[in-house]
Amino acid sequence: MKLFSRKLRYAAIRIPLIYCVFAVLWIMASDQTLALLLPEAASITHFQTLKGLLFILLTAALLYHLIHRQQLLASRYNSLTVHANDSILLFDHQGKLVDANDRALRMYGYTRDQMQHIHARQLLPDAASDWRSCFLAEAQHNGIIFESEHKHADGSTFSVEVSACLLKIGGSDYIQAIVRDITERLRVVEKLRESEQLLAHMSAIAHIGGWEFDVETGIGSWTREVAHIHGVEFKDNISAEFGLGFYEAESREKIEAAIQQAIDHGKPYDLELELVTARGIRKWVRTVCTPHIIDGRVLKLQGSFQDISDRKVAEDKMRLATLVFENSSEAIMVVDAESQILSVNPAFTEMTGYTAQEVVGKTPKILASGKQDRKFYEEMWHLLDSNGKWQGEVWNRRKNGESYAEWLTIDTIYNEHGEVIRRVALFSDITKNKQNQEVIWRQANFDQLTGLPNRRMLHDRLNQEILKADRNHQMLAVLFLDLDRFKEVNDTYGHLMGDQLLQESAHRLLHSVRECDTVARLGGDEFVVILSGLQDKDVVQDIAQSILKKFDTPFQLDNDLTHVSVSIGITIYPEDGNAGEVLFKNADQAMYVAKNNGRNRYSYFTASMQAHAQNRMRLSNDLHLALPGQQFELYYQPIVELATGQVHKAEALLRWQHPTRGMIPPDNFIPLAEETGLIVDIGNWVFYEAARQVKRLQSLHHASFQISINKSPVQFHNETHGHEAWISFLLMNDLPRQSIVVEITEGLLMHTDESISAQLLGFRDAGVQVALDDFGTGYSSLSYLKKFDIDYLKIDRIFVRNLSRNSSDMALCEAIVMMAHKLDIKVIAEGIETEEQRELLQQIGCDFGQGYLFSPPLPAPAFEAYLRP
Ligand SMILES: Nc1nc2c(ncn2[C@@H]2O[C@@H]3COP(=O)(O)O[C@H]4[C@@H](O)[C@H](n5cnc6c(=O)[nH]c(N)nc65)O[C@@H]4COP(=O)(O)O[C@H]3[C@H]2O)c(=O)[nH]1
Repeated sequence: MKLFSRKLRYAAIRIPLIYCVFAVLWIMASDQTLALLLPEAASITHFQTLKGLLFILLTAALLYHLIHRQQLLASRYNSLTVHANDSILLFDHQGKLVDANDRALRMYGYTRDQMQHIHARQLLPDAASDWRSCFLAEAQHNGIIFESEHKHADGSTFSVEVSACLLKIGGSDYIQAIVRDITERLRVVEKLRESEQLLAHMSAIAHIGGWEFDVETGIGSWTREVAHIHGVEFKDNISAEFGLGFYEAESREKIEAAIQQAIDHGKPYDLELELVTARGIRKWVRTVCTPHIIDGRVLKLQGSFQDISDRKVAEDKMRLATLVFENSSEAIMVVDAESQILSVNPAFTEMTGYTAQEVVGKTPKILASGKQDRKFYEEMWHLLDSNGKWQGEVWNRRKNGESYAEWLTIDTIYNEHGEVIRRVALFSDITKNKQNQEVIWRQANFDQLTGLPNRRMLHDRLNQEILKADRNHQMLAVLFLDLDRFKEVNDTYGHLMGDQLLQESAHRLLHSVRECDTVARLGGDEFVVILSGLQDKDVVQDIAQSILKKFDTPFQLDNDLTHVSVSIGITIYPEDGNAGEVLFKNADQAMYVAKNNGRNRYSYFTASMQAHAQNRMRLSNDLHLALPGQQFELYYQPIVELATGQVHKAEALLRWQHPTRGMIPPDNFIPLAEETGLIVDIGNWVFYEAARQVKRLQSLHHASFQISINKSPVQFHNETHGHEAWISFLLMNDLPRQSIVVEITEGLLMHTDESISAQLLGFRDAGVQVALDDFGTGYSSLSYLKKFDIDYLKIDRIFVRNLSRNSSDMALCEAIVMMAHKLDIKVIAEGIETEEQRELLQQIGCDFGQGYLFSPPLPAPAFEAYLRP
């Protein structure tokens, strides 16, 4: 362009100059030459004309040559601007458009005529204020290239690249701007940038990047993602050593060997390795390498690099899941949404007998046992459909036809649209457990000997029956039964026969009641019958009578026939009580009434019994306050040496001075104290009080005075080391061990266990004497008397009461005394009320006597007065 413009610029000077030079040379040279060649003037004139014509011819040819050359130049210049792909615009120094090529007209959308009147400002967006800077910075003489925004004739804008420079033409300044529409280019650049961004984004998502290593220079590079995977800042160049530094020995060895193979033999590699990032995190990566070979030489290594830690974790999980599936002891079955079996594990085969081949493609119905009804499965599917889970017990059938119980857990797997794709069923064989549970349940709820419901089951049944009775507005009856004289049978015939009797009794009871009734065994010889759904109370009496009748028939025990009757206590719900416990108590009380009324009968619970029960309850509450309220007092009854009449012994007898009811005898509250356990504290109080009193009597009356105290079996059971405390107390208070005699009952000796034996022997070893109370009423064995070194036998007052010469009681008492003396045991007779009784007892050698004949039990001061001579 510069070349052309310069040629055009100088053409106007050069052509006239050439013409002038030629014309001057012609005039001077042609006239001289003509003068030399033509001496005659006439011929010169003729030749002058010819010379002038030749001059015109030559100058015309010269002019043609020069103008033609100039036209050629101008057309070449024109074609350059007209056909240029870029818009070429020429502005004068005021910004008025001077010239523009066709491309500019097309690009801006103006006609040539419109273009002639255009100012540079009109080609710029409205916001552009400085037209000059948008086409050219004034200071730039050598041209400048920049990007800008221009405006079409229709007002729309487009992006342009402007190459502009200042021109001086004919002494004036012009601005030439070559403008290129770069809208498309910018679009492509933007697209490229977007796709690069997308690639980087995808790289980051897939944790994949690329790397390159120049074998010649030993310098490598990696993408941002690869740097990110290594936990380092991105930089352009990295060394091989830097890249390898992230691997531990084993992995590093592998990758170095692979790289060496790739460099030496052009062998590609694909490795999965573990690296430790710059932040100390372990990652699994996959690096793939393709050597770049030119002329047989490996110049570069290129490859991809991916973080596959997530995949590895997933693979590990999958491996673990497979292991669990294969080795689980629970059977696993996977079905699709249509309940077709997809896979089963070995435990499934072991449990059901079906192999995978036999069940895959079939539905779980193949296992159905028919033991669950339609409703069961409907409920199961309802739950599965609503929350995807179900758990429960199912009876299924093995391939060999055997039914088995399984504990089944079903879980549902959904796809991303929430549609069911799989269901996984886990189950374990619980047949054995169920059988064991059944056994345990039976043991817990049924009496082993008779197979009847036990106490626990009875309570459940009674509560259920009460609810049922309430619902149906009916009544029910509770019958408390106790076999009469069962103990005697047991002792006489032995436990085996006793058991047989109980079994037969259960059998008879079951046959005396209706199907809907309950017969239960409470333990020992006690049974309870619940008669439910009663509209009419008379039926109770009928059934009670029917039971009594059933027991009329003697029991066959071995070769003997024996009669055992039954006493029945009856209570009615809701008349007599509204809770199970109350009904049991009522029936129990009524049964005692039946017993007391002569056995082999039934008795209804009555209001007076209820009053008695309530009285007992109140008494029991008051008893708790008696000890802290100092309401107890010890009375003392002298024990007289029959041969001499001397009194060196006494029995301490407890009295309860109730604040409102007055004096309450021990028979009324000792059983209550035993039931509530209060007897332990009360018994200790008796001991300390008696000990205090005996010390006093020893100093006041006789040095070897002795006081007996009663010790209840409950005390022995509840306070296994109580005797030690008593013995220490005697020691600490300088009381001889014989100061206190412990009176025990025959019942205690009959049911001794290790602890009771230890306590009794403990008393014996310490020198505390023991007396056996109420002797003759129980079943004491002589061997016990010897074993526990009993010191005194107390003959019960029922034998003393009817004592007369030659009476059977006389013989019995005599026998007791003789036997006791043989065992070196002294005998005390209780309840001596008459002189005759005293005399007879003395005659048979009875050692001591106690009774109203000598004195009733007295308060301590009165007793002290009694002792005074
Ligand atoms: N009919 C009649 N009765 C006579 C005669 N002489 C004495 N008695 C009574 O016979 C009972 C003798 O006491 P027990 O057999 O040990 O029988 C005692 C004993 O088993 C128990 N008991 C009394 N005090 C205590 C105690 O501190 N602890 C324990 N665990 N039981 C006690 O209460 C039972 C009754 O005691 P008590 O009512 O004091 O009744 C006393 C006494 O008052 C008599 O000639 N004729």
